[in-house]
Amino acid sequence: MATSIPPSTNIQNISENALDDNTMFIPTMLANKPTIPKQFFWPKSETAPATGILDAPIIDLQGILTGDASSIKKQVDALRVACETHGFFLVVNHGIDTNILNETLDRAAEFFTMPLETKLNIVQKKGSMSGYSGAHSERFSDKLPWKECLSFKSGGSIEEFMGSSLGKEFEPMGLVYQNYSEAMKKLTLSIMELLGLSLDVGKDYYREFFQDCGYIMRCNYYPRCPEPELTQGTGAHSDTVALTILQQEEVEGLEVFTGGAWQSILPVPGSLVVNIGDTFMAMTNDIYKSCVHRAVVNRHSSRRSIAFFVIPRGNKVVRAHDSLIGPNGKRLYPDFTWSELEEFTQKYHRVDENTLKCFAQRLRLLGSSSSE
Ligand SMILES: C=C1C[C@]23C[C@@]1(O)CC[C@H]2[C@]1(C)CCC[C@@](C)(C(=O)O)[C@H]1[C@@H]3C(=O)O
Ligand SMILES: O=C(O)CCC(=O)C(=O)O
Ligand SMILES: [Fe+2]
Repeated sequence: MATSIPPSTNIQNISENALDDNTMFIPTMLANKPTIPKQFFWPKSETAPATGILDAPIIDLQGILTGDASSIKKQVDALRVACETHGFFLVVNHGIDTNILNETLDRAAEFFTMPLETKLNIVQKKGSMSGYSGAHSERFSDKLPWKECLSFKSGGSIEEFMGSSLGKEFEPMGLVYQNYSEAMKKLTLSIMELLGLSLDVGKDYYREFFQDCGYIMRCNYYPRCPEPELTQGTGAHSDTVALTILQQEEVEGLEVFTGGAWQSILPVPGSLVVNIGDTFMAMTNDIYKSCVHRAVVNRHSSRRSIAFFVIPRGNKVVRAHDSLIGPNGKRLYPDFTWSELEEFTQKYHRVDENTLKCFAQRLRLLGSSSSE
């Protein structure tokens, strides 16, 4: 198990009331200025525009829902190709009521356009994955993302969390986010069945492993930006989680780095974007890819996305199925738990495109030092 190591200097400790230290930057309050603060600048090497459009496969879940074997086989084959190359696919006929999808986007817009003091009443506190964040400026001091987030980590009632933090009148908004999360968890298990079939470990293998999974549900709000070419909505990274199910509104912004270029994933009405995360990549011993992606912003329109991050129960051992270890028998990652990886991302390493590699190196280092 990873022991605590002095945190690096690149993540400031979250001060109790970050606004007092003037360390918070709120993009909705900066959207109508002529320029953006330098804290939002990203290196030119990271802001090159996309040069193409990803032809992400559309996986039709109708078959899973009706048990149609021939349709399932077709989807499973398409899924395997996508996950072996870039780890992104769209799902349609996912069974989630359009009203739940739209209502969640609308409630998110309502929250982010509220007065700052309301948003700060639910500001994400040190050590918590739930609450409001303004450009993560309470955590980072440079390369700030041009976005605001409202996140909820599983383990409690979102309705109660909203009510107790913001007042009873916010309970209905919390209930909308809670219903959305419950629907997404159900969808997660259907996708896990297809992933199990696609890796020949059986329909139930990942479904059972993730039956008691946790989640982090996150509303992203990207206001329009006066200088979009200088910043990032969400910088290049791979998701450290097992799987991400993303609802994006019909405004372009999501891009994947694959085939040596940044490629847009265009919004397809009625579909959800799904991507393999680092944790699931480790569970396949790199057979399936957790791809680097980002969200860019523009000067004309705000953009919302709702990310549902699927995480294993905190103390469950993450380890690739034996049948997925190649003939050389080499396991690419030490066993780990989500709790260890989450702590690494929140205390020691700002998530980027190298998180899992750095995390695995640290585990091996600690493993070797603890065995001395
Ligand atoms: C464990 C996590 C860290 C981030 C949330 C997540 O649950 C999965 C995705 C991660 C993140 C969104 C990747 C981009 C950078 C990041 C700092 C962000 O922009 O929010 C990441 C999240 C984090 O809070 O560290
Ligand atoms: O907003 C988006 O389109 C992507 C956001 C993202 O990648 C994330 O929150 O991990
Ligand atoms: Fe992501």
